[in-house]
Amino acid sequence: MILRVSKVQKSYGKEKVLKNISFEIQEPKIVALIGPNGSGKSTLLSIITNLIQADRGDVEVFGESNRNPHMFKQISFMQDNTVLYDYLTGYDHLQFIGDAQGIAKKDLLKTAERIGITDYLHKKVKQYSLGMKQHLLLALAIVNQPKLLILDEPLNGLDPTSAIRVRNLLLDLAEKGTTILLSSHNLGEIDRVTSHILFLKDGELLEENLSDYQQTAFEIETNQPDHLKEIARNYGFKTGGSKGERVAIILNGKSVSEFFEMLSKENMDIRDMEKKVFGSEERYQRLFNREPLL
Ligand SMILES: Nc1ncnc2c1ncn2[C@@H]1O[C@H](COP(=O)(O)OP(=O)(O)OP(=O)(O)O)[C@@H](O)[C@H]1O
Repeated sequence: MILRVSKVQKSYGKEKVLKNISFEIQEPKIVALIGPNGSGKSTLLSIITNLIQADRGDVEVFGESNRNPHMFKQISFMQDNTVLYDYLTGYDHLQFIGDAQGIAKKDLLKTAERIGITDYLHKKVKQYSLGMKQHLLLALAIVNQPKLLILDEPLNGLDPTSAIRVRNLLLDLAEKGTTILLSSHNLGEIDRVTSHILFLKDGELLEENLSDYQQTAFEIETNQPDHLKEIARNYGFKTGGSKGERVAIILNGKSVSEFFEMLSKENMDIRDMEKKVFGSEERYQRLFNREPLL
């Protein structure tokens, strides 16, 4: 057992932020925690890492209570950049962890190199951009080679090149056996690293494996949207919502060539067509904004 969260509750004043949160991670993988601003993601991650206390409930990491001080040898938490000291350098921060956990200087520098922060490692954090701070935080989180890595919005403020680099780093760590629990609003990136999703909604968790319902669809613009929907259903496709003259046809287990055969047989007037893979973004829209699949 890597992580077990049991019946966790947390309120701030009268606001019940977490109502009764339970979930488990049994084997190494990447798990994403998704929810709107203020839904309680940071609160939950801080409870798991014992930085704040739950009102009720328990957390176990590798079979032991998260209150056990030894836990911090196996688990790392990347929080937001308010934990950095402006007047220290990036290297000072790394050295602090190195001294506390007995990590050699060459390994600190290797981590800096891996994250790509060597060029500004000896500058004061005060001079760092948001993205540079994010990189430093990530370096601090992985430098002790944790078995469980918890990341609160690691992609925040990263340019596309850096986001790709971080994505590859996460996939590489996970492949080597690190379990990663991360929160993010970047659902496109989430889909690229995992299909294991925890949606946090109204203080409760909804655990899903997106691959169970991830679907390929074609969004089509036609002057006969209702007719196209009816035909598609007769051929065994599913149809999503429609907006004006655009209709979503979901493959529903059928092949792309079956889809094109239908279009040519039925001689439909198609003005535009776009292939889509419905993933966490569409699921999010449904759950939180109650919008149809288009
Ligand atoms: N120390 C605190 N005192 C009072 N209320 C708090 C405190 N910390 C968080 N909250 C409230 O708890 C709720 C959840 O906040 P939290 O930061 O966990 O959400 P989040 O999902 O991480 O948000 P975001 O996506 O914006 O980072 C919010 O309504 C917030 O105002």
